[in-house]
Amino acid sequence: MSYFPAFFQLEGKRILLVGGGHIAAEKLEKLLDFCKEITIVAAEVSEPVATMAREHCLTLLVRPYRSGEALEYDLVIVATDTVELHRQIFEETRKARVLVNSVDDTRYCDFIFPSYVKRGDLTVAFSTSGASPAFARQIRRWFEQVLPEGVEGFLAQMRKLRSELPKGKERMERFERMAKEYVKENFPSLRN
Ligand SMILES: C[C@@]1(CC(=O)O)c2cc3[nH]c(cc4nc(cc5[nH]c(cc(n2)[C@H]1CCC(=O)O)[C@@](C)(CC(=O)O)[C@@H]5CCC(=O)O)C(CC(=O)O)=C4CCC(=O)O)c(CCC(=O)O)c3CC(=O)O
Ligand SMILES: NC(=O)C1=CN([C@@H]2O[C@H](COP(=O)(O)OP(=O)(O)OC[C@H]3O[C@@H](n4cnc5c(N)ncnc54)[C@H](O)[C@@H]3O)[C@@H](O)[C@H]2O)C=CC1
Repeated sequence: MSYFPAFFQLEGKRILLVGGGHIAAEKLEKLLDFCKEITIVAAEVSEPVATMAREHCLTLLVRPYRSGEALEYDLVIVATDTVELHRQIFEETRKARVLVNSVDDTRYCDFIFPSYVKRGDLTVAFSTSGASPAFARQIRRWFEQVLPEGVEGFLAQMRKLRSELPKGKERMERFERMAKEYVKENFPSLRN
C-alpha cells in the first residue's frame, strides 16, 4: 500500500533521532527545515551531526540507545547501521502513539521521508513508496529546474491577500485567476 502524503506540524512534537552517521546527518538536515527541537541519541557522532547539533542547540546524547526510550517521543527516526535495533524500536512502540521511521527497512516504518523542494511556504514532495529513492531524487532535481525564481514571494503575497480579503465567491475567483496567471507566465508549456 502506498503512503498517504500528509504535511505534519513538527513544532511542539517530541522528536528523537537515533544514530549519528552519514544517513542520520541527511535526515537531520531535512528535519531542521521544519523544526528546531530534536534529541539525538548515538553511540558515535559524525562531524556533520555534531556541527548541526551545536549550531541548533539540539540535545545530543552520545551513548547507545536504551530500551524503551522511544516511548518518551512522538516521532522517532532510526538511522543506525544496527538493523536489529530498527526492528526492536518499531516493536517497542507498537502499543504507544509513537510514529517511527526506519531508514533501513520499510517494514519498520509508519512514515517515510520524501524527496522534496522547499521555497518559503511551498513544499513539493515526491515519493516512490520505497520503490526507488534514486528516482525520487532525480525527479526532485528535475522539478527544481522547472520551479520559477521567486515563487516564495508570490506565495507570501497570496498569504497576505488571503488574510486581508473577506472569504467568499469573489475572493475565490480572484485567487484562482491569480494562481492560473502566475503558473501560465512562470512555468514552461502549461496550456490550460
Ligand atoms: C524507504 C525510505 C525510508 C526513509 O529513509 O524514510 C528509504 C530507504 C532506503 N534508501 C536507500 C538507498 C538510497 N536512498 C537514497 C536517497 C534518498 N532516500 C530517501 C528516502 C527513502 N529512502 C525512503 C523512501 C522514499 C521513496 O522512495 O519515496 C530520500 C528520497 C529522502 C531522504 O533521504 O530524506 C533521499 C533522496 C533525497 C533527495 O536527494 O532529494 C539514494 C540515492 C542517493 O542518495 O543519491 C539511495 C541509493 C540508491 C537507491 O537505492 O535508490 C536504501 C538502501 C540502502 C542500501 O542499499 O544499503 C533504503 C532501505 C531500503 O530500501 O531497504
Ligand atoms: N534511507 C536512506 O535514505 C538510506 C539508508 N541507508 C541505510 O542507513 C543505515 C545507516 O547508514 P550510515 O548512516 O551510512 O551508517 P554509519 O555507520 O555512518 O552510522 C551509523 C550510526 O549508528 C550509530 N549506532 C549504531 N548502533 C547504535 C545504537 N545501538 N545506539 C545508538 N546509535 C547506534 C553509530 O554510532 C553511528 O552513528 C544503513 O543501514 C544503510 O543501509 C543507506 C542509504 C540511504
